[in-house]
Amino acid sequence: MPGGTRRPRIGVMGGTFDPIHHGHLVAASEVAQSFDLDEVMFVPTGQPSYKPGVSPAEHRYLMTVIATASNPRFTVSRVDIDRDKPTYTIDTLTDIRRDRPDAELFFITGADAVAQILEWRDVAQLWDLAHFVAVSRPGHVLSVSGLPEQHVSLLEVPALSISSTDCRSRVRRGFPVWYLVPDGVVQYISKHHLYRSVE
Ligand SMILES: Nc1ncnc2c1ncn2[C@@H]1O[C@H](COP(=O)(O)OP(=O)(O)OP(=O)(O)O)[C@@H](O)[C@H]1O
Ligand SMILES: O=C(O)c1ccc[n+]([C@@H]2O[C@H](COP(=O)([O-])O)[C@@H](O)[C@H]2O)c1
Repeated sequence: MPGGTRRPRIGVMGGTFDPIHHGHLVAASEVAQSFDLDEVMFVPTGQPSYKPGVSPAEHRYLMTVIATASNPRFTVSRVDIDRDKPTYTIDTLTDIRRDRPDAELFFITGADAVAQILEWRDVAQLWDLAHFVAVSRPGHVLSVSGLPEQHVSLLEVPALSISSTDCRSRVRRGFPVWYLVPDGVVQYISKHHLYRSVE
């Protein structure tokens, strides 16, 4: 590269984060280490058309801010929650590229999400916007068959058998979520009475 300048390397971790949990944070941290990322940008989805009934975006955004605040490399983006239409990754990556044209982007996705990727909107255009990193997740087979090899990498990360669905269910049933989600998120859920009623 001219002058030896290194382009910033930014991980993009999209998710519903309802709520964010330690599985998300460990995945982001591991990808940051393995891919020498300067930043991991967490991007809470707007109202995803394929997941009805998710919590209001502002709650999910604030929990994501609380969960990532202590890591100097973690940031949170509002691009998806501020866009007034359903969230698609093609729009997420297009907006981030517009804001950070100098950066190399790495989209981080779990084994369950990557298995669906060929059904994502405008999938053929996604590969030019970011390199995709698919991370392992307990209960899901990590496979990228059918995906373009040069645009997708696989990474084994420490197995944390945590899901947002299970966290919501535990809160609803009166079970603790301490140590499954960051302490501040436990307190935020309690303060705002999230997940108390049947979805
Ligand atoms: N425990 C985990 N280990 C690795 N990746 C994970 C884990 N949990 C979620 N991910 C990945 O993080 C991204 C965002 O996930 P999401 O916010 O939907 O969480 P979730 O736990 O899958 O939620 P839900 O149970 O509500 O479907 C997805 O790419 C998902 O595959
Ligand atoms: O673009 C799409 O068609 C698409 C379909 C499903 C999921 N995604 C993205 O995948 C990420 C994880 O989604 P989810 O539902 O597992 O939280 C999030 O950033 C979503 O916007 C994207």
